[in-house]
Amino acid sequence: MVEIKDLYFTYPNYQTVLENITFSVPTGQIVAVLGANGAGKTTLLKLIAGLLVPDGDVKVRIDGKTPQKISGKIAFISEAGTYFNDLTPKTYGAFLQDFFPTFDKAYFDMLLDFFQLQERPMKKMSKGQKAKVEIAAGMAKRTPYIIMDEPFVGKDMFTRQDFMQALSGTLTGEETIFITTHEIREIENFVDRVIILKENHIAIDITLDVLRQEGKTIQELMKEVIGYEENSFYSLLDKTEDSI
Ligand SMILES: Nc1ncnc2c1ncn2[C@@H]1O[C@H](COP(=O)(O)OP(=O)(O)OP(=O)(O)O)[C@@H](O)[C@H]1O
Repeated sequence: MVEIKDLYFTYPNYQTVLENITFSVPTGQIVAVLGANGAGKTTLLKLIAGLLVPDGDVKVRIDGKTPQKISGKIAFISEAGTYFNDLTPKTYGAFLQDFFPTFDKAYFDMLLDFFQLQERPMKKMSKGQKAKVEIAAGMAKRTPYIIMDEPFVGKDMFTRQDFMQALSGTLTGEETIFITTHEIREIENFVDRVIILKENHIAIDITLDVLRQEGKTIQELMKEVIGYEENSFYSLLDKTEDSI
């Protein structure tokens, strides 16, 4: 279980990014953290992963401990890509296997095949290909907590949709997952709960069951809460798809 209470965060010499954030997430729940650019999504995910430390006392508890204390149980998957540019995907996998006791090499190899990644140094790969290696590496750590920051960046639509299917099919159901993305369509059938950040606060925290009872989609909720769709990439995308 993840528990966050009265969380505040300010970057040094910068205005407050998060204020009064309180929520808890039971084991096995998949949570989308959404919001406009700069709303604080990545910051919140980094705080949960223990990569940033909140202002004041301990405000994030995972299974009763600080994220730093249980860092081996958390996989943080981001668009940033790999730091091991000289390695090929398979040598990177061998390295991770030595490093992480829970690393599932067969699952890693399966994901590399799925993403059709060639065996070449990662410095020679595109941004999207490197991000795919990082997704495979992060997932194959088989950690109970998975934190995905914009996992779809640099991936084409076909890969995004297939990846969500592969992901759904290979999770055990015990993983607690946080995902932030602007690709709302991809997560509509994947997440259990949506938390929308706006003006440093949680604007809404709602389960998909309740949202569906209200007869709404996540896209409609985003439009309602932060007026997302008007300027959205998706309205452009829809027009582009229609014209293909
Ligand atoms: N290292 C940093 N130092 C100072 N300010 C930062 C730093 N990282 C982020 N910020 C600021 O904190 C705010 C929240 O950033 P964050 O990256 O968490 O937003 P986000 O919701 O993930 O945005 P996006 O959708 O654009 O990725 C922004 O105003 C950003 O400029």
